[in-house]
Amino acid sequence: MNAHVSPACTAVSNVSSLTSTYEKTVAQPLPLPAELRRRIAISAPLGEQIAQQRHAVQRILNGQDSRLLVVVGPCSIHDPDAALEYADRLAALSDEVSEQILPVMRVYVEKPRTTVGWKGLAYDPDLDGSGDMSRGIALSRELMHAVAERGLPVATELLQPMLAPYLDDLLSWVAIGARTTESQLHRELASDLSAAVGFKNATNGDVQVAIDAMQTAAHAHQRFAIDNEGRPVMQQTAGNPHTHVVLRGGHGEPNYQAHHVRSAVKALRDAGQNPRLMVDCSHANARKDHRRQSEVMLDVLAQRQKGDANLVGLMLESHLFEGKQALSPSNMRYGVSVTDACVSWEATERLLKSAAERLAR
Ligand SMILES: O=C[C@H](O)[C@H](O)COP(=O)(O)O
Ligand SMILES: C=C(OP(=O)(O)O)C(=O)O
Repeated sequence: MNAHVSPACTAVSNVSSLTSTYEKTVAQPLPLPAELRRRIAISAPLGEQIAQQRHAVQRILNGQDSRLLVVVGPCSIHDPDAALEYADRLAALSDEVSEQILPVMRVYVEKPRTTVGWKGLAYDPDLDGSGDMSRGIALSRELMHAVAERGLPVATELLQPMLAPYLDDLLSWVAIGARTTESQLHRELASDLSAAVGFKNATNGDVQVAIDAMQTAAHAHQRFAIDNEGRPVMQQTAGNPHTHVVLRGGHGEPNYQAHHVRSAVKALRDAGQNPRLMVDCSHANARKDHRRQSEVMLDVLAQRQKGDANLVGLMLESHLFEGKQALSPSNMRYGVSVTDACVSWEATERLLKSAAERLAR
């Protein structure tokens, strides 16, 4: 403490340091989950479709359906029109490959950042830092609803647990990302979901944290949550038995090759967990080079054809056009990623069709 400060001054500065964050900052009211769920409602037939799609994903993860689960789509959604064009194309392709592959579309509206950067459609739909979350959350739900209406199962990464009640009824598969797999809050959230959850290995390549996450999520928990009416509640979760590991590589090093898969499967078995895995062809597995995603995919398909039935899923980052671009609200190229670089639609179509042919042999 500064020896020249009088006791009276000390008292004043202590009082001002006690001011709560909530009194100091600007707050924008957001719609309640119930309002959005009413406005963008799921019809009975759509609800039935989503229930069947969740079940189909879970059957693959349990080894009861030999199709390959492929979570595919843009790294992030920044333009709902381009996302819907992508969804139309994927829905048509999905019909062509459906005997061998179950495609699930990535509709990622939240992005976890390594340091700082654009955090996704739900946070900043105008892409200019204005942070209109009220519009962003509504747009995110509308988009997921429209993708589901096209007959596609919807996948997303759930990052902010408070966003889940706005979106979770539309989801058939959920990722907990590499930066949050070790977080107790995300494990509790996963234990509360009806959709299957893939836990990514950590960014440093540690797979054990994802296995621990599966064990935690399988348990029932009491968690802090908000209900549909926006009230804080103690939510009793049921525990989620439909979880699995996603190998995404770490610290720039891949972990999709046969010896990595063998060691992940052994660790899962030793922990008494489901040994079936998904390989993320992007991120550190592609050494952050989108063109390498096809190499990863081909290697995984070859391992599967040699008899590794534990490899049940793949993830691909793909958009209408190849590569990525910087965010600049005035000069954007249509259908190009603004986060990680993606493979083009043509490449995606080629990869999925050739995978279906190989799996049919
Ligand atoms: O999938 C997307 C990114 O890899 C992840 O959000 C981290 O992105 P950043 O390192 O560009 O912040
Ligand atoms: C952020 C992602 O992946 P990871 O958590 O593996 O970095 C992602 O798949 O968009």
